[in-house]
Amino acid sequence: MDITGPKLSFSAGDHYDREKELKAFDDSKAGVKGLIDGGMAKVPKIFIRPLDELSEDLKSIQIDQIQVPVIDLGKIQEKDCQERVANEVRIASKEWGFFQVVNHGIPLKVLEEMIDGVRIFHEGDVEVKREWASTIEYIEHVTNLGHTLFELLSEALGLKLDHLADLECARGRIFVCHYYPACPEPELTLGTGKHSDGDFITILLQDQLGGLQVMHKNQWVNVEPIPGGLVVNIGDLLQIISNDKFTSAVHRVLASSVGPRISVACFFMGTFVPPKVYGPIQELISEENPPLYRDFLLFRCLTLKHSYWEDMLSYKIDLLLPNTSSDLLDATAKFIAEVRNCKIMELGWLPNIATGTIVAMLISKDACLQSLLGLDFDSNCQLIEVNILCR
Ligand SMILES: O=C(O)CCC(=O)C(=O)O
Ligand SMILES: [Fe+2]
Repeated sequence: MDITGPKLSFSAGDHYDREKELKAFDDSKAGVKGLIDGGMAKVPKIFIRPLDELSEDLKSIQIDQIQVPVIDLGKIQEKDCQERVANEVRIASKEWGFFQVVNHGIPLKVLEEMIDGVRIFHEGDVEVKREWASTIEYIEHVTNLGHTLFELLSEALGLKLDHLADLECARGRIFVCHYYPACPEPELTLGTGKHSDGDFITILLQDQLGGLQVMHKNQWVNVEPIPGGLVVNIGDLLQIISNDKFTSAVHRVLASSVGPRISVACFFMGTFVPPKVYGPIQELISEENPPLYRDFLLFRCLTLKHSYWEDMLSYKIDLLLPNTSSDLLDATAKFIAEVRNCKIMELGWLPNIATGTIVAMLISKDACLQSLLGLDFDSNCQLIEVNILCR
């Protein structure tokens, strides 16, 4: 690992070539940590948040007294207790889309070793075997906790305990380890920009530094670290199949001058092979509660071409958001294809609940073939954000 960091020159001034600078950053392969290690004292322009966003943040008042719900899983083996906990899960998942769990059965030592492992890995001082052993232990524990949570979530929806597991929601786990170095100008940027997760649920381990915030009733609320606690949040897919009984909340991570901050996210993505149809759960649909979403096909992951997303897995959903005619989408896709001069071999729509927009994916034949063969994508896949849809 190059610990001296990249030697990048980021141009100043209003007119700069963002694409070029993003590419220079990507090509360096050293990440933000590389910049910091290289002595960067100012946040490069590519990471500076738009002025209107910054001023909006300054205007918004921070409500410190409200707290993301904390749910004690300690006694869920006892019958009455399971019902009570499922009720807490139901309220938290609807009103917040976020909760923290304590007494979940994962030893504190396993959590701490996982955080340490990520730090050591990123800092290059790796004793690989030891770290792998603790990582595998962590993965096993989180997988089990996922099963418990899907039972509670099923019960919270008034379904039989194994309903969500039967839909294979607990499958397709992706672990992402985040390392946020200390930032010289934290007020100008973000650790992770606002987004909602595109999975069923996410189980997040964060260290004790803080910085994660969730949007609740139009305010950013801190998700305060609890020693030994884990954060759970509802993703877009669970919002959709629960027919909005649960909420996929928008969240972000602030940058900080104190660091590094470490977190480990486990995304429960569902099953892709073979592609599976998902949609609002039948049992939750009635005349008074009509489906808010169409059924959609969940495909396997694509690695997207966009620079920041190179390592990030996304997925293709044949999903049409409510109140949108498929004719409108098809016409839009054709129009985009014409403008971009690309041929539509496959078309997918990726809803972005955070921004209320959709992303059209126009995928060439080669890319589809690669997907079927289970290979990763590098090119041939274009993503275009389309601002015509709002929920
Ligand atoms: O680092 C964190 O605390 C959260 C990261 C996150 O939101 C994500 O990976 O989706
Ligand atoms: Fe997230």
